[in-house]
Amino acid sequence: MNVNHELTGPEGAPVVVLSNSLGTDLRLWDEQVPALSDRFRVLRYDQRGHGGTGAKPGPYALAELGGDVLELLDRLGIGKAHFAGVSLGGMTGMWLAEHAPERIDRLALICTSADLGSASWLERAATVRADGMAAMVEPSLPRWFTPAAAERPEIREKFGGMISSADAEGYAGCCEAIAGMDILDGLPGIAAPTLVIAGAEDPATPPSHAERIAAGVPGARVEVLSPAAHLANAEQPEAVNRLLLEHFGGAA
Ligand SMILES: O=C(O)CC1=CCC(=O)O1
Repeated sequence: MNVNHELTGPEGAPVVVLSNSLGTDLRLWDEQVPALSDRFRVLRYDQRGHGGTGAKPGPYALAELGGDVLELLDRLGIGKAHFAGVSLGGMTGMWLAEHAPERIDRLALICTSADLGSASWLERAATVRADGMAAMVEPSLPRWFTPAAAERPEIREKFGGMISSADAEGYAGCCEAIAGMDILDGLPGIAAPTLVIAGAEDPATPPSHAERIAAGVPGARVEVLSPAAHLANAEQPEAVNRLLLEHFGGAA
């Protein structure tokens, strides 16, 4: 898989991988890169079918999304990295921490879940294959941002643009990866020190999902931010940057 990615920050510094959510792309992390890249080599990438990464025909499995990351790390000669992911990105991070623990140093899981059921995701996959991505824009923004933020023109333009430009087959394949994910039982085996961040107003992966992850991963701790919906790192960038720097050991 030719994964589109961007590297920022000093060569030789510890690496932080940033993994995007369903319907977004690596620009999801625009507010984190300047804060992290003083002290870390930041590797952000596009999940398959999103941004500049092409889409193979779906369905996908979480193992394939994790495999894309391992292939990218191998290609770049990176042995071990910290990992932060939002939603689908967090699911990818949990899969990696369980199945490739030697590659993941510390883990930050933002607005994510270890179990989102399957029926609605299979339905959503069928909808985008039939109707394309344009129909996803208006339903997504109110899940991603609290009402005040969702109305801001720059938010609508940036994030509406990301979802409408995602590849429908890639988006559908990622929905199928969420439908088929099987990570709940593996949580007790995650050894990476884990921070779980939730948005208090997130309707997609509410704080109860963060608590469920933290109950499974030994030593994990939860932080709940407000006001914040599903894309808490975009709505509360300063708070998320502070938490990530503390967790990854880069706080001043
Ligand atoms: O439904 C959404 O857009 C929220 C979401 C669930 C998984 C993910 O990555 O985003």
